[in-house]
Amino acid sequence: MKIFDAKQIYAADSFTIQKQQITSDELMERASLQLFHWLHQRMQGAPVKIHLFCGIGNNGGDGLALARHLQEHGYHIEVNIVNYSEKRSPDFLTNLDRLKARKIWPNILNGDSAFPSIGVDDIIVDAIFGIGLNRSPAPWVVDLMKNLKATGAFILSVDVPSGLFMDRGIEDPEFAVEADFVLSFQAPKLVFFLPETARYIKQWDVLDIGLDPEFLEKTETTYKLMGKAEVLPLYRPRQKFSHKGHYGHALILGGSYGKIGAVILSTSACLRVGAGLVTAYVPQCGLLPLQIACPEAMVLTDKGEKYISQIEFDLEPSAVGAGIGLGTEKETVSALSAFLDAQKSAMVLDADALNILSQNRKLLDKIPEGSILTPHPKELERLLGSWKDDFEKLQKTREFSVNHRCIIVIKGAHTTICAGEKCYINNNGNPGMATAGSGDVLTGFITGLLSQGYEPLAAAIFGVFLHGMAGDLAATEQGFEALTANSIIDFIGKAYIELLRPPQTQEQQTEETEA
Ligand SMILES: NC(=O)C1=CN([C@@H]2O[C@H](COP(=O)(O)OP(=O)(O)OC[C@H]3O[C@@H](n4cnc5c(N)ncnc54)[C@H](O)[C@@H]3O)[C@@H](O)[C@H]2O)[C@@H](O)CC1
Ligand SMILES: Nc1ncnc2c1ncn2[C@@H]1O[C@H](COP(=O)(O)OP(=O)(O)O)[C@@H](O)[C@H]1O
Ligand SMILES: [K+]
Repeated sequence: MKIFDAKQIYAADSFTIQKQQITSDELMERASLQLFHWLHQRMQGAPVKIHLFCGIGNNGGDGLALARHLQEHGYHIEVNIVNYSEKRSPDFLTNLDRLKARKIWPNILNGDSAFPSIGVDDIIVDAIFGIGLNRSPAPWVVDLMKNLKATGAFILSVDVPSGLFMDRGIEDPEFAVEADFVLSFQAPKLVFFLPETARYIKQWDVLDIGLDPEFLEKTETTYKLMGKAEVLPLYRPRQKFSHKGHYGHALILGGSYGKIGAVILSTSACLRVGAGLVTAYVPQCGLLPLQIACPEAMVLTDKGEKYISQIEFDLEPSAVGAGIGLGTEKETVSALSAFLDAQKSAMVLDADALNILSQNRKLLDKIPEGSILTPHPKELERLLGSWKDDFEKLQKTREFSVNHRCIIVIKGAHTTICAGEKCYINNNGNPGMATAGSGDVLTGFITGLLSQGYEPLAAAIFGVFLHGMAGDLAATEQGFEALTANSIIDFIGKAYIELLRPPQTQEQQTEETEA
């Protein structure tokens, strides 16, 4: 699913109005009817008080139009206009007149107005600001937002929580509404997926307001939300007459004294995701643990006992994943540097391999083209330097990706894969995966997919998706706390099956629920 920026949304609005020969008021009417149906479906006429807070722009216009539909269907409403500017939009005024024609007189709230009384079981509709927010709200509007939160009532935000900018962080955490639910028109917004802004969007849904599909199709976006539908075409089916050679020989390179487990996790993950052959390259101390833990894998050992000091082997791996548990000893740094000189094809660089690159910046020029770097935010900061907000983080990551012709996987909730100017946001996974070694597992998955012939970008996107899906399936059985990195490996098979399961037809779904 594409994620549009404000400019693109305004362009889509006006293209649609022109192409469908409708007025912006009719487009707003469509939007407000979608809002109404969503609410009506869930409320079924319940006599719950609904307090609508409307700004003076089109977001506010949506709110006024929604108020009209609610009133027409017998809902108990109270309309408040948050009068933060004299510049009223035409569609706002049109909808205000319609309310007045129905004898509905909104409260006009200014800086010195008393805050209306709202019960904790009431519902608040936040239609104060939408995507047109272009500066921080006035202090009295900030106070009003704080009062909304203090009521404890359910807050439904129209299009975007008021106070959130579409393209930058906010000045102060109190300057935006924390919405229980956000109804976004036509597509989700980038702020729904960023660590800094997630607290303002507990849940979200998209309402189709019929923006022109052709326009949306041809509009290139920087960000794309990757769900099952987007990822499924990446899958490479297995042929009957195939042998393990078809699935490559992967090399997992890492480990140091006391951190051999990371290599065991990556190696097991690499086998489970479908690599044909896997060799682990570890210091001497890793030989026995690996041979015992992963009998399917072969092991090559470095001449160093406790950490890698010279990487030499004569096999031609089809994919390499390096860095897990590697440590950053001086000899390991020079060994990795010499290895990168010889390594020409795209590989996975994770954990200490990234830390070594960060500490020895000249090695950055040795990253093989198309390589996949998989930092968590801390490792990313060592690589890029600090950022002021998530938007700058993504900007710097894209720049690094372009400059070093590599793919960056920013791990975390909604792991984001940056490849040049494009970013792919993963939409599964859960906090149970915040557990030791789950990144090692991801390295194994991506390396194993590379080994099977997936292109680097496909391997990164598909690996992250399978990792999150396996994590989700594991969490349904184990909950969050008990989930370990091994759980993710154990559920990768079910993740493939779940991904490849044909979508259930309607009757199958009803049969299942009746059974
Ligand atoms: N164009 C259309 O027909 C449609 C627009 N839609 C709605 O329109 C919204 C965008 O509406 P607008 O562009 O009018 O903008 P908003 O309604 O988001 O903001 C209202 C106006 O307030 C001003 N403003 C921004 N920040 C301010 C601040 N801190 N203090 C005081 N004034 C400030 C701006 O000039 C802005 O135009 C979307 O979020 C969506 O809800 C939807 O109804 C879809 C249809
Ligand atoms: N809250 C979360 N929601 C979803 N996935 C998460 C969350 N926290 C962590 N993860 C995933 O778990 C993995 C953590 O990786 P990492 O920090 O490298 O762990 P380790 O270094 O212990 O292997 C990443 O794939 C990340 O996307
Ligand atoms: K809003």
